[in-house]
Formats: sequence, C-alpha cells, structure tokens
Amino acid sequence: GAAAEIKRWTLNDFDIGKPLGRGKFGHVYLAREKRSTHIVALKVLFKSQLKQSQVEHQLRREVEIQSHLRHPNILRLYGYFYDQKRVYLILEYAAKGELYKELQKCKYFSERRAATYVASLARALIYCHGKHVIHRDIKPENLLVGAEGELKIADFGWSVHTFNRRRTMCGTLDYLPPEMVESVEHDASVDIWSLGVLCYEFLYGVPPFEAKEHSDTYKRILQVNLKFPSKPVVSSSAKDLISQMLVKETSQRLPLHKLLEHPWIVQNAEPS
Ligand SMILES: O=C(O)c1cc(-c2cccc(F)c2)nc2ccccc12
Ligand SMILES: [Mg+2]
Repeated sequence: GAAAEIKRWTLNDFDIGKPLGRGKFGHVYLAREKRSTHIVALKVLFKSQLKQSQVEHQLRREVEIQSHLRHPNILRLYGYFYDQKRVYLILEYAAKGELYKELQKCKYFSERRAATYVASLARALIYCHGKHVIHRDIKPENLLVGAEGELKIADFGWSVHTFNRRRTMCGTLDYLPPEMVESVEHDASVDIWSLGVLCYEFLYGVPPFEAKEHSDTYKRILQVNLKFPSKPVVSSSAKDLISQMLVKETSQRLPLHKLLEHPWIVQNAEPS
C-alpha cells in the first residue's frame, strides 16, 4: 500500500536468517520482517565494491525500475535502504533457488518443462517491453524458481533505454545477440534472441554458440552458426521455434506474442 512505498526501512526491521548465496558485490540472506513476519531475501551490497566497479548509478536505476515491476515471473523488489558501508535490497524470496543449479543437476530439461519456462519468460518480457523496459541479460544465472516451481527473472540488469553497456562487466558472452556483439544500437528484440539462446540451453544443456575462445563465440554469434546436436533428441517443432528467434535481422525475429501461439509452446507449455 501507499505506506509501504515511503517506508524508511532499517536493519532493525528484520531478523536475519541463513545465507542464501553470494554475488559479486555481497551476500544474500534469508530474513523476516519483524512487524509483518513476512519472509524476504535481503541482498547486502558493499558500497566500496560498488564504487570500485563504478556501478552505483546502474544499481540506482535498476532498483528504480525493478521496484515498479509487478509480474508473477519477475522477482519483486519491495524496497531498499543503506547505512555507512552497505546498500540493502529487500527482495522477494524464491524458495526453490537458482535455475542454473537445477539445469546443471539434470543436464537438460524435458520439452514440457522447457516450454513452460519459455512461455512464462515470454509473458514477463511482453510485460516489460510494454513498459519500455528491456532486460538485456536473460540467462540461467539470472533466473530463480519460486515455491510452486514458477520462474522469476531476478537480475538487476534491467535498463529502460537501449544503450551499449560494456558486456565485459557481465561475464558470459553466450547470450549476446549479433547487434550487441557488434555494439550497435539495439532494441527489445535483443530479449527475443536471448530467450532463443535460453530455450536451446534448456533443451540441450549447452548454449548454441559456445566455443572455447571468446573470439570464436563472437564469430559463431555473428554468423548465426546454429547447429542442433543429434543427442538429446529434440522435436523439430522446438528447433523450428529456436530457428525463428535466433535470426540476425532483428525485425525478422519471432515476436513474443507470436511465440506464445507457436505449436511447440501451445502443445508443451503448462497452462499458466
Ligand atoms: O551513500 C549513498 O548515498 C549511496 C546510495 C546508494 C543507493 C541509493 C539508492 C538506491 C540504491 F540501490 C543505492 N548506493 C551507493 C553506492 C555506493 C556508495 C554510496 C551509495
Ligand atoms: Mg546478473
């Protein structure tokens, strides 16, 4: 409600629980808001680290965006506060943790599970694009799983306007679409490309343009050098969808609302 919007949070408002994980800028803890007994995830970021990496403005903008997004497949940011040394983000707690760990454990997903995840991500991205928010960082590491097994986009890599952020900051290049590899202007269709890469990795356990050297990954992306292994066996319908998303010409990529009507999604995704 309105009160929650302007509430000034402090550490005293929370009982801190077990560590849930660690990121580049700090740790995430399970926490309980004392008054409401509401369970949250408290992300603690060190100001020194943020300054050192020159990401404080990016963090402010992403917090601003994230706090206004309300969608079942987007992790909620309830609020934030800071003290002398740290910035604290009050986040929705995703009980089943990180999706990439689940993918590592079972190597690759069934077509039904993959299609269900892809459909929920498509709906979340349609919502974001409707608000002129482009994610630009869709990959397994940025996805969490809620208590009912539902997917939550959890990353703060959101940006409202397209701009060329250095990708060196974000680790893997595998998810970059050609226009970002070439560092030219890009639009919401970058998320369609990355969702296609993600769909491929859900089904095969590896991203489509993986190579030993970064330079080879760049080349494979720019050439859209897309190959489907013979194992595991994947339906031609799934390959057809992926082939319609991993298209170099951004305007030719399958629009997200058309993805939700694709036979592979219609026949395999659990009804939301
Ligand atoms: O001391 C500050 O005023 C400060 C505030 C914030 C901040 C303010 C709102 C939202 C948000 F996510 C972060 N981030 C920082 C990062 C490094 C050093 C200082 C700060
Ligand atoms: Mg990230």
